[in-house]
Amino acid sequence: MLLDLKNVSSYYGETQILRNISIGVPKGSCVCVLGRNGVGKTTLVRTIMGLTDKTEGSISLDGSELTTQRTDERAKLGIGYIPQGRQILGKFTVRENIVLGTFASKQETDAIPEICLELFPYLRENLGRRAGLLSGGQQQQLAIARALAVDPQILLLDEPTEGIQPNIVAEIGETLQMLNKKLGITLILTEQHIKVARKLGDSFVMMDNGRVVDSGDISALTDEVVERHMTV
Ligand SMILES: Nc1ncnc2c1ncn2[C@@H]1O[C@H](COP(=O)(O)OP(=O)(O)OP(=O)(O)O)[C@@H](O)[C@H]1O
Repeated sequence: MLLDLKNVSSYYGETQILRNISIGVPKGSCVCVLGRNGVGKTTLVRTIMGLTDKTEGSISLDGSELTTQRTDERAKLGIGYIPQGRQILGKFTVRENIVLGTFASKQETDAIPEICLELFPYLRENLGRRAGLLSGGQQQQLAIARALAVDPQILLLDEPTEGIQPNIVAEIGETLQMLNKKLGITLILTEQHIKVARKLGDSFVMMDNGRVVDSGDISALTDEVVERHMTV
């Protein structure tokens, strides 16, 4: 497994959110994390990045333990993170937002890696534009480009299609599929759109109340499973 979570529990202050989560992520795969609002999906990706207050259990990347590493060290080991809401700095330019990503990289330069722009012609042509002027879909491209600046072996994407116009959702899906299948970047994404999960995912993890309640090959993500765990 490239990323291996074993019996992971996670806390905000004294409040336990994740309970004994075990997930194995094979190299090159795409794992979709699903579940209703508030079940702990965001907390799961934040836990992998070391952004919660306390973690128990083990999280290893390529065999090395991550839980003792700081967030910036985890980024340097090749974990890219695209937070919920994208967290683009609207008053900064497209270029400045991507350069921010290079600060988290193990490389010593703040030059923008070619790949960040190769994938997104719009960004290449609008490097001097204020990021706040971009559409939701363009901002998501920017968030992906910024995360690619750490030269990630694995990307964590928290609801990448949230708040994106329906006609752009498929486009984001195609970009992610390309990163996964053509560039071999392992993906973990939390997703509300079942259609996107089924198209991109090799496997799924269904969460409820801080636990994994179902998981398996994406072909096992039947309508019945979705209905049981995701309808409100
Ligand atoms: N900073 C925090 N401090 C305390 N509790 C938090 C904090 N962030 C989230 N929680 C709680 O943790 C639980 C899980 O939240 P989380 O955001 O991980 O769920 P989610 O499945 O990602 O939901 P959503 O789809 O709404 O983002 C919720 O009960 C939430 O209230």
